[in-house]
Amino acid sequence: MPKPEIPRKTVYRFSIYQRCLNRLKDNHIETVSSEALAKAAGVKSTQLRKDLTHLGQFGTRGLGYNVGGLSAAIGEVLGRSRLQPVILVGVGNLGAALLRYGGFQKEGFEIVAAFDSKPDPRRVKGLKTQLLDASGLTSFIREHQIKMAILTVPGTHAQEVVNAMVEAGIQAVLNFSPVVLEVPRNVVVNNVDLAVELENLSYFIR
Ligand SMILES: NC(=O)c1ccc[n+]([C@@H]2O[C@H](COP(=O)([O-])OP(=O)(O)OC[C@H]3O[C@@H](n4cnc5c(N)ncnc54)[C@H](O)[C@@H]3O)[C@@H](O)[C@H]2O)c1
Repeated sequence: MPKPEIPRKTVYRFSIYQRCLNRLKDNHIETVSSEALAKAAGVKSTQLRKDLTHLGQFGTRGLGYNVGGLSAAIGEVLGRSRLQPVILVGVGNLGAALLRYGGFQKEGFEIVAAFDSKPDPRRVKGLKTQLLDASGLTSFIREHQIKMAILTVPGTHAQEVVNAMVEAGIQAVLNFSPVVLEVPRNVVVNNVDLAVELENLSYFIR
């Protein structure tokens, strides 16, 4: 039977635990209690123990975890699991702001590349995300088997960009452009519209 998939948030925390374990290894520390490791990772020890149940025997209570053994087990899982890769298209005001937001990784998503028809390197200064010319969009999607995209291009270009992305294999789009996108039935589009949200809120103001 295939193993149940490890939740993305757990995979994210595994990388944090791994960093802490590496520090312990550097300091020649061989065992660590769940409380100490949890504290170093900034999580509750109940959370840590729950996460480690995904590793089998390391989830059980004991005198402490063997640093080398735990690190190897986490390393093996991290080698198999990865964050869900996402691309962002349209690196203008909104796109660049979203790229600067570091919270996606915590939720298990990684923006692996950003595309613009007129890429301006100043927009991504200091960021790890690669900024690429939109001419390479479809080949990138195919090559890296990307399934999710964030769309922040002007409304006038949104449909043509989506058509090309879907053709290349994109299955889910988080759309910020103010247009109703037409997509095949197997593709999901979630629209984000702050004006609609504000309008909704204003309804409750008396
Ligand atoms: N949903 C919301 O609440 C909300 C809020 C703000 C903006 N928006 C929408 O988000 C979009 C972006 O807004 P902005 O203020 O960042 O605009 P912007 O003009 O600053 O940025 C748009 C970027 O898209 C690029 N672009 C244009 N055509 C492209 C193409 N075919 N392929 C790749 N890149 C392309 C442009 O070069 C530019 O860098 C607009 O559609 C805007 O209406 C939505």
